[in-house]
Amino acid sequence: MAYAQLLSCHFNCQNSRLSNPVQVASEVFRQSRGSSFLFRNSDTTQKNQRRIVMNMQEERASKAVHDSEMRIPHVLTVAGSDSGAGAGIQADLKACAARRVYCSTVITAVTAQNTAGVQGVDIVPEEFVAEQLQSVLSDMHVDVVKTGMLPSPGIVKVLCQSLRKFQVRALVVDPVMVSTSGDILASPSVLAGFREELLPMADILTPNIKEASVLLGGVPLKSVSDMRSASKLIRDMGPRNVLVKGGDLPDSLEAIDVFFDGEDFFEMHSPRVNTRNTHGTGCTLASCIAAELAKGSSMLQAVKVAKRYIETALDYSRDIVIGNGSQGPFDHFLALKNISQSSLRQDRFNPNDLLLYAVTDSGMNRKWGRSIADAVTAAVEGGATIVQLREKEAETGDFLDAAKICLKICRSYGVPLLINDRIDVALACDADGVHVGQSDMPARVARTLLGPEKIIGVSCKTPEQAQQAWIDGADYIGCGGVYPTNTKENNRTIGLDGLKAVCLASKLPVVAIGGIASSNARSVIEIGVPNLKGVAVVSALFDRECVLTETRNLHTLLCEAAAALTK
Ligand SMILES: Nc1ncnc2c1ncn2[C@@H]1O[C@H](COP(=O)(O)OP(=O)(O)O)[C@@H](O)[C@H]1O
Ligand SMILES: Cc1ncc(COP(=O)(O)O)c(N)n1
Repeated sequence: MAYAQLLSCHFNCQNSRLSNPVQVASEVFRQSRGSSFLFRNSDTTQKNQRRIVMNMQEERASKAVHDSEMRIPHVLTVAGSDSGAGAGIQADLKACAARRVYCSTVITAVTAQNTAGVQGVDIVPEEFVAEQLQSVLSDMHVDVVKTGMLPSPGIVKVLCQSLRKFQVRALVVDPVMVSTSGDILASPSVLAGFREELLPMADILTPNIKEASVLLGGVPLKSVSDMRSASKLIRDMGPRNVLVKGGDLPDSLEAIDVFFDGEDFFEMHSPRVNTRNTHGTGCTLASCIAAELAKGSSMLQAVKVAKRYIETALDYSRDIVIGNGSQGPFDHFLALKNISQSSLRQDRFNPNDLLLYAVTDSGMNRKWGRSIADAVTAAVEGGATIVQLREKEAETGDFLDAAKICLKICRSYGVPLLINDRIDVALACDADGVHVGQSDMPARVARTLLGPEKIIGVSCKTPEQAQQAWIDGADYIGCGGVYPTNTKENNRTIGLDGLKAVCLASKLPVVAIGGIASSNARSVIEIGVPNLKGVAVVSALFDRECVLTETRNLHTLLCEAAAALTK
């Protein structure tokens, strides 16, 4: 369909359904903050007051920048909202967050959009775009501005005015005109503003094949060689660098982008990922370039990192299904597939899971000629309520393979699986959590790496360590060695008195460990401290001929001992 025809089909900004979004927003703010809040459509006094507030904000912003020790890289995206959150502002926010850069937003349009296409566009009045720009740029130290959908010439104009008023380190322009679905997102009349004002200010322009063709007056681009010629001609319009994106290049086994910096051409190749989930790749690529520039990268390095990020994210998300249309979004955080698996376990952590805590030992399983999978299957079948893989001698690859198999087994029994010490293995297999010792990865760092929902246990011998574990965000304490044991050399035993002291000082549930077996488990439980939730055992289960029988017997004993306490 011709550009002009598409325009009349889809571009319904004049028939705006949000009759005056500014008034609506103003009313919401007035109600939530009290009627004295300064806002739009105000009289002269209010305008003056607003100017004073803005001046104060500007002063505060520059003071904050000078005072601050830790500068946070900051990208401002000036773009349209995509209700389906695959592209536009939403993609920009996700891309910057994934690349660990702060992102503020100036919204130029609100689109009703999903995986089938764009059903409606409502343009934000240019005065209000100007006001959003003023709010952000006058207060927050923005390193890089990235632009996406700029639907009207007036919006291009106010943006250029703001960019002249507030200096930023770099300007990334993604000349969004047509969505992947073929819907028009900017009036052709913006082209004049692009050519005259915006492009000469841009540090990089990132057109896709269709947009490069529109910028060049309709010349078709059919090959990498056409993309090279286009990048050169487009650079003559003013941007310091040009990246012509080849996601839509027909008949190509690779996704090839052409970068031109005025002197050299660089072809960025990546395998073409066979997926419908490419909605928002262009917005994401430009945001990622902006994020890398905000961190201080050179332009070429920023483009290379951005291209690699897109390739990884597309590959990870190739088979996710969101929406029924032909243009699906991808997963910027490479996390959605993991979440849908781990949500099979409803509760994050139930302290009663500590009742019979089975800790594996590869040496013992080898001695008795069984695989770790067989050992874990027998333990959970016999009643183990939580399992920890403790494979001190295993190679990383073997450990990960074992962890994946054991995770499947444990999930099928609804039993959590923790990994001893190896946060990387826990992350790689999406285990339920980790157990760390005092000289392993600190619990606080483990929590940062694993996120809020994973289970973290910490080995503690003293009340002080127990208090620290709570401060660090642990979920439970493994306390011992209670009795002497062969599984840990040079491990000081603390006895039942030491165990009791830790339990009484701890805000967390405790599991006792060290030399515990059927012969002494009852006396451990009988110390009768409410937060002592169970016992962790190694040899008493795995250094025996039949893991299943041993686990069953110990489970019965523990249930009886716990029940006797509540009588
Ligand atoms: N199927 C794909 N496989 C790998 N990379 C892709 C694929 N589709 C697009 N890309 C890459 O995503 C980025 C955005 O390209 P493109 O889809 O052409 O932009 P736009 O989203 O603006 O149309 C480019 O780096 C391009 O090479
Ligand atoms: C608000 C908004 N901005 C940009 C795009 C382009 O993204 P895509 O080319 O993936 O459709 C879009 N569809 N919507």
